[in-house]
Amino acid sequence: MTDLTTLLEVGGPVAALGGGAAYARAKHPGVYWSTVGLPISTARLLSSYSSVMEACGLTVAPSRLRMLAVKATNRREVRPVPPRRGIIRPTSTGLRLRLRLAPGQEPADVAASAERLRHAWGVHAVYVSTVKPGVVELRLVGFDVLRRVRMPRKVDAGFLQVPVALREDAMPLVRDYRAVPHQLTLGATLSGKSMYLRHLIAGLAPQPVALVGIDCKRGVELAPFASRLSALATDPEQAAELLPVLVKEMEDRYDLIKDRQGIAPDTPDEEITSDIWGLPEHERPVPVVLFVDEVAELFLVATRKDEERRDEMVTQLIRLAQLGRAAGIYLEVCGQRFGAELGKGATMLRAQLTGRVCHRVNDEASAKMALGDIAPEAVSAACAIAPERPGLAVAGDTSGGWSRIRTPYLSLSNAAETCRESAHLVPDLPALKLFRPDVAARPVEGPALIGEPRPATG
Ligand SMILES: Nc1ncnc2c1ncn2[C@@H]1O[C@H](COP(=O)(O)OP(=O)(O)OP(=O)(O)O)[C@@H](O)[C@H]1O
Repeated sequence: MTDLTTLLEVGGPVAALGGGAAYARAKHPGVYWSTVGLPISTARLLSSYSSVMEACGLTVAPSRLRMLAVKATNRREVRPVPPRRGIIRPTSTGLRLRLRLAPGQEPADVAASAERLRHAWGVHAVYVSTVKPGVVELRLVGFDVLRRVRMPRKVDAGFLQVPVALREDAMPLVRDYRAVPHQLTLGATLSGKSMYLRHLIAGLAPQPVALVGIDCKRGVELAPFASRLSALATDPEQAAELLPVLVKEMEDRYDLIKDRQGIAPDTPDEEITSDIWGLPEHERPVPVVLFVDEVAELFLVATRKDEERRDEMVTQLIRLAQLGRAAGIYLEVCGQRFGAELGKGATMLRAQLTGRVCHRVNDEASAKMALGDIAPEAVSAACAIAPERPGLAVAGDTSGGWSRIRTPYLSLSNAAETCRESAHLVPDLPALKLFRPDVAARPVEGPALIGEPRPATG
């Protein structure tokens, strides 16, 4: 979502209608419904377009030529000119239309009037985004799409992309590992973090990717997906053994890239600009996604010996976050809080996790840990999430864009079933064999190479 997108709060009877046009129509038979079954009338929009634009200050003075032409033909009063309107397209949640801005207008002018447009047309929300210079798209959303989440039937998502949630402008949020390699997901207990992870795992399971889990809650969150996991650590001791293996795997991949480029083996890793995607397909190692649930458990120490182990693990995680992307290793870190109070390295690791998702949190400080370096408004939006709506979150990235999102409901058994069905896709990664959870499924034979990227739809 661009930073021009205007986020508007729910209000009025339309908001109370809730998810699904059919449901709303049944509950409120007296409300006027357009042909798309939503409380947005195309006819109303068409008939009021010019006057609404004028009332919202989105018109410009007519050109001299236009004035002369109008006066010469019908001698009527010459009206100010609104932005040129494109075709009105109905969607499952409302309408969308493009506007060609009049000379002298900028997208921010339309975004600033979004609240006025929403009231003028009586819709739940109006979102404005820039399509290209001089053209903006208005999305009119008829009801609160986050109340009962239904993902669009068709989502463009390819390899290493998972449509994980719905944004409040009714667009899907696609977790794209190649665009945002590492992500931090924060939230209080029962806020919906596990549901978010569940979607990611179920979305990645049918793709040629190695999935690795560190779940220091004794594996209760990730063990149900064991059949699709290449490795699983269920306590800090196991995590301390798994992390160096992943770091070694990353270093081996760097060596592979260096060999391919003819760079001397002693060249520092940081000086290599290429990545595994530059390798020919038959040599390319399989991408690895590492899920860390309840990251704080890795930081907590009771004894001095634990402290040394903790420091090592944190350093390894930081190295994976710093250098992993080029080696096709991605981090998905989850926790309730992730602040400097966790100890040495916490802030540094957090800074490397570019993607941010913040579910309901217990205090503003926790929201700031996730979204403070993105936008102050995003922090306020996260603090306003009600406990009655698990799965609701604020997603942002460090470009300053953010949006309210919600995952659709996905039962644990369905997600586990998806993993079982794709158990044969567990790649053969010899380094991780020791950590493979004990399940009946057998990995596929052959080298750990990825095939053709396949689309994943949600
Ligand atoms: N998007 C959603 N829609 C409907 N229900 C949801 C959604 N997300 C989560 N829930 C429900 O909310 C409850 C808590 O969700 P979840 O277990 O994902 O939270 P959590 O943050 O992982 O909690 P904990 O840290 O205690 O494990 C569950 O009963 C789950 O079914």
